[in-house]
Amino acid sequence: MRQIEARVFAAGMPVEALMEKVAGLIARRVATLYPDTRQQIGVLVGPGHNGGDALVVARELHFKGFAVSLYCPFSTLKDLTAKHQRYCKELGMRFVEAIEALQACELLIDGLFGFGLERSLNDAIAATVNQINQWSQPIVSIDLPSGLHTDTGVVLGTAVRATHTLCLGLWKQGLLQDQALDHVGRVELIDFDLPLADIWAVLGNPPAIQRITPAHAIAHLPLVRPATAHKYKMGHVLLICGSHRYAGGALLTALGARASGAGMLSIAVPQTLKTILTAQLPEALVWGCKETASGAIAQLPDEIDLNAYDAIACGPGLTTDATTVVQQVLQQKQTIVLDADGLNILAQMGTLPTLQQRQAPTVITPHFGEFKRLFPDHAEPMLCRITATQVAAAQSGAIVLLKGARVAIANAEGAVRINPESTAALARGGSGDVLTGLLGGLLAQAIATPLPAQTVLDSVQAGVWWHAQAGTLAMQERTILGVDAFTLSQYLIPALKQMQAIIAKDVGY
Ligand SMILES: NC(=O)C1=CN([C@@H]2O[C@H](COP(=O)(O)OP(=O)(O)OC[C@H]3O[C@@H](n4cnc5c(N)ncnc54)[C@H](O)[C@@H]3O)[C@@H](O)[C@H]2O)[C@H](O)CC1
Ligand SMILES: [K+]
Repeated sequence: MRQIEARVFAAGMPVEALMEKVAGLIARRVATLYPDTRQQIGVLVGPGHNGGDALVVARELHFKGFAVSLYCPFSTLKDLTAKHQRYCKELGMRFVEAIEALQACELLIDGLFGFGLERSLNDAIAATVNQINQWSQPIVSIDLPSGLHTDTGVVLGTAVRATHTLCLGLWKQGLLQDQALDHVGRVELIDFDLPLADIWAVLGNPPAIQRITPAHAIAHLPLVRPATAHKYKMGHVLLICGSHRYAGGALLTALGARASGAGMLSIAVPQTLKTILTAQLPEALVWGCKETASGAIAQLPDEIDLNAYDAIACGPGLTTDATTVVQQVLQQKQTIVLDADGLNILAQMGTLPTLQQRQAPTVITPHFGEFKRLFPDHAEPMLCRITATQVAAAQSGAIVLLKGARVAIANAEGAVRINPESTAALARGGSGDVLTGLLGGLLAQAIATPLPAQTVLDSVQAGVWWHAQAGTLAMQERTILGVDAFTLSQYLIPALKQMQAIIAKDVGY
C-alpha cells in the first residue's frame, strides 16, 4: 500500500486531498451504519495518518450533527494530522484528556494506528486499548484495529476489538489471518479509486495473493455441460478411504464427492465396509480391499487400474496402517488430493522428497497440526499462515491448502487464494472429509472436461468456497450447533443453488 500510495502521490494526487476523500467516505459509511445523530461519538486519534483520517471523520460527523469527543494521547503528530487537529480545535470541538471521558459515548471510532504500526503498543496506549475493549459500545476501526500487524494479523501487545473494520483501498492481509479474527469484527472495504495501473505495477497483474470471490468460485465450478455429455467424460474420481475404526470418514468423503457431480464415482474401502458404502451410495462403484489385522486397507485389489481415473482422493479414515496404499497412490501419474492419514503417512515418508518427485499435481489439505508434521521448518513459529502456505507450496511443488478459519491455498508458482467468509460451525469432525471428496470430484471433472485456462488452484478454491457456503447456509437454517458433517454434505447443492441465483441476479457482487 505504501508503494502504491507513493505512486499516486508522485502522479500528482495531493496527500491532503486523498485523506479528505478517504475520510469523507468513512464518515458517510459510519453515518449510514449509525444514523442516529443524537448519539455521542468518541474518536481516538493516533499520531500518523490513521489519526489524520480520524480527525477528518470526526469533523465531518460533527458537521452532520453528532456530538463528537476526541481523545489524542500523543504530543507529537505528523504535520497533516497536526493541522487537522488544530482545525478541529478551532471549530470548538471537544477534546478530552482522559479515556474515561469517552465511556458514555454510544460509538467509538478507532484511529490510533493503521498500516504504520511498527512495534508493540506502549503501556499507556495498551491500557487505553484494554480499557475501551472492556466497554460495551460498538467500535469502528479505521483501516485495521489498532494493535494488529497489517500483514500477519499478529496482536502487537494488545489490539482493539472492533465491531466493524473499514479497510481502506485494498484488503490488508492481516485482516484475513486467523489470529486477527477476534479483533476485526465485520470487515468492509472502502474503495477509494486507486488506479488499477498503480495496483498492478506494485502487486502484479493479476496480484499473486487474492481473496476468493463468489463470482470467481462459481465460474470455476462445472455447472455447464455439453448436451452430448457422457458419464465417462464427466470425470471419474476414485476415493481411497476408511478403516474399521473410521468407517464414517469414508461415507462423508463419498457424500462430498457425490455432490461434486462427477460422472463416475469409485470408492476403495476395506472389504467389510463395502456393504455400508453401497447401501448409502447406490450409484458408486465400490471396491472392497484386503484388510490389515487392524482393519485398515492392506492393498488395493489387483483388478483396479489406477490409470483409469481422472483424479484420486486419498486419506480420510485410513489410519497410518494403510502406508502401502498411500505409497502406491503417490507414484501415480494422476492428480491426487491427499488428506488426513494420507498426510500423516506422507510426513513419515518424507514430505519434500516425496512430493518433489511427483509428476502430476498433488493437492494436500492439512490443518495446522498436520501442517506442522509435514513442514516442521515452516510451522514454528507460524506468524503468517499465508507465507507459510506459500513457502510450503514453493518447496514441495504441491498445491497446499491450509485449513483454518480463513483457508489459505497456495500453488508452487506463488499464487495464493484466501477464503474470506466461512463459519465456525465447520469446526467439527468430518467437515474435512466432505471437502476432500468434493475436491476430488471437482478435479476429476476439471481434468476430464477442462474449462479454458482453468488451473488446479481454480478448482480447489472453488471447492473451498462452496464448502464454506454450505456450512454457512446450514448454520443459518439450523443454528451453529446444527452443522454436523453429514448435514453439511446435504447442504452443498442447496448452497450452490442459492449462490447461483444471487449471482444470476447480480445482487451484491
Ligand atoms: N493509501 C491509503 O490507504 C491511505 C491511508 N491513509 C491512512 O494512513 C494510514 C497510515 O498512515 P501512517 O502515518 O503511515 O501510519 P499510522 O497512522 O498507522 O501510524 C504511524 C505513526 O505512529 C507511529 N508509531 C508506529 N508504531 C507505534 C507504536 N507502537 N507506538 C507509538 N507510535 C507508533 C509512527 O512513528 C508514525 O508516526 C493508513 O492506515 C490510513 O488510515 C490516508 O489517510 C489515506 C490514504
Ligand atoms: K485503526
